[in-house]
Amino acid sequence: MQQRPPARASVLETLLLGVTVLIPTLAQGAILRRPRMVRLAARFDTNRSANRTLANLRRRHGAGPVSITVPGRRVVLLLSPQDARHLFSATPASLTPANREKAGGLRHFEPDGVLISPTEVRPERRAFNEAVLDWGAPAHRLFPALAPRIRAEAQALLTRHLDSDRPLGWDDFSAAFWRVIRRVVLGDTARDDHRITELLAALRADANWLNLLRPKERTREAFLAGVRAYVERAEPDSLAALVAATPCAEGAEPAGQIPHWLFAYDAAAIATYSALALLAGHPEHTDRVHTEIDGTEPDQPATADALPLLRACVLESLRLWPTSLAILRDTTAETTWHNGTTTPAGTGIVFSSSFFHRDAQHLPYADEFEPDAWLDGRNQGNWALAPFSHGPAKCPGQDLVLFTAATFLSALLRDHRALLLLPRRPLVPPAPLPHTIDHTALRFALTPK
Ligand code: HEM
Repeated sequence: MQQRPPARASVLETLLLGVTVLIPTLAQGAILRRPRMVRLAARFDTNRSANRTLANLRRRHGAGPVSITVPGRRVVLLLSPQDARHLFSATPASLTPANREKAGGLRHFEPDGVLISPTEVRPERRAFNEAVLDWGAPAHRLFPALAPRIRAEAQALLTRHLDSDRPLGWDDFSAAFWRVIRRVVLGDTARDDHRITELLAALRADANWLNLLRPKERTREAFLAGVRAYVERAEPDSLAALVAATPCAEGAEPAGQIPHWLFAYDAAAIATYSALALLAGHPEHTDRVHTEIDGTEPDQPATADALPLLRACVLESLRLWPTSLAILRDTTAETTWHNGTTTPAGTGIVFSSSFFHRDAQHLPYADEFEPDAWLDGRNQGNWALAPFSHGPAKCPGQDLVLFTAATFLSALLRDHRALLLLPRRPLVPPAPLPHTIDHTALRFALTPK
């Protein structure tokens, strides 16, 4: 059979992709959000424009992949769920997650992270991540020990809010969530170690520039040395202690996996806070969440059995407003897509999460808050919905994230209701939900239920 390349975007289409997809994504900060740019993006709902551009591209060229001309780089955009499935299931065999641009960004703070590791050492690093994060287990072994710590931080946040006459805002929420992240990953003594978060933030800010900046070696070394010190301390009931105690193959770089966990956990704060906004705008779901929480003991770990709906609300927040705007791969061998077109090795492949998650052609509830779709099978087997990716490189932290978010939210909501004070344009039906929100602008009042 003769090989045929994917359809090619015209010059005008390429320009439109640059203006509506690439520039807004990079401007908001792929690795560390830039608050002013996020505010601007939300004001113009840039993800909605990006969605329209990609939908029009599919209308004109069909559902096969579309290649775009970028100087010095072959790049292909995926537009169909079948190709999304191939992207995820053929990873890492012929599609490496260590994509050139992603690696260029993440090497600033996690040079040994599994996600950007060369194929030769990827298996031992993935195995190590799975071992520490209890991948595939019904619940992580640390959940019973972590639940009271997470609840204590949420309750402290609640008390501070109730004792003040100020709305609950992002800065306080994020600070509380970072205390949780540091305690879970590094141990209780890291609770107030703001320096390690700041070092990471400085490196992440550079990572927003991908390959364009050279890593700041001294800052990176200071950050990595800080992480290694926590592994040496191996505080009980922390992931750092499990890292220290878990046997690993040569090349696994145990401590070198932790920077990714700290970085990725930050997205859980955004997803949790946005889920609170969704619940505030959907009182019928809040009532059901309250019933669910009332049916659990405060000490009970927030597993999928205990708080399924609350966890589904967090997944739904990540579907509506994915924290990873795109998932990138590079082909390592010639790849054939569902319409028979082929791309050579060395091609950058883009899966735009914010497009697929809101694809009205395939998802009747694309712009609605529909947490039940995660519970009743409607989203099952849909490879285009990928808040935590799919296949052999799927996020091994998913269950930990949903547990943390649900524990935090259940502590806030057990005796209270969230009222959304800002934004003024409410996130409630029948208006379709915006594709872009500025989570830093959300303000709440928590009132007794
Ligand atoms: C809301 C929070 C999170 C989201 C939305 C998320 C999502 C994702 C996604 C989409 C990927 C695939 C990335 C790609 O293919 O380019 C990924 C990979 C990964 N995530 Fe998460 N993640 C989150 C939090 C976490 C946490 C807290 C941990 C660890 C404690 C973690 C550990 C990992 C690891 C190790 C990988 C790389 C897997 C591999 O390369 O095989 N993630 N995550």
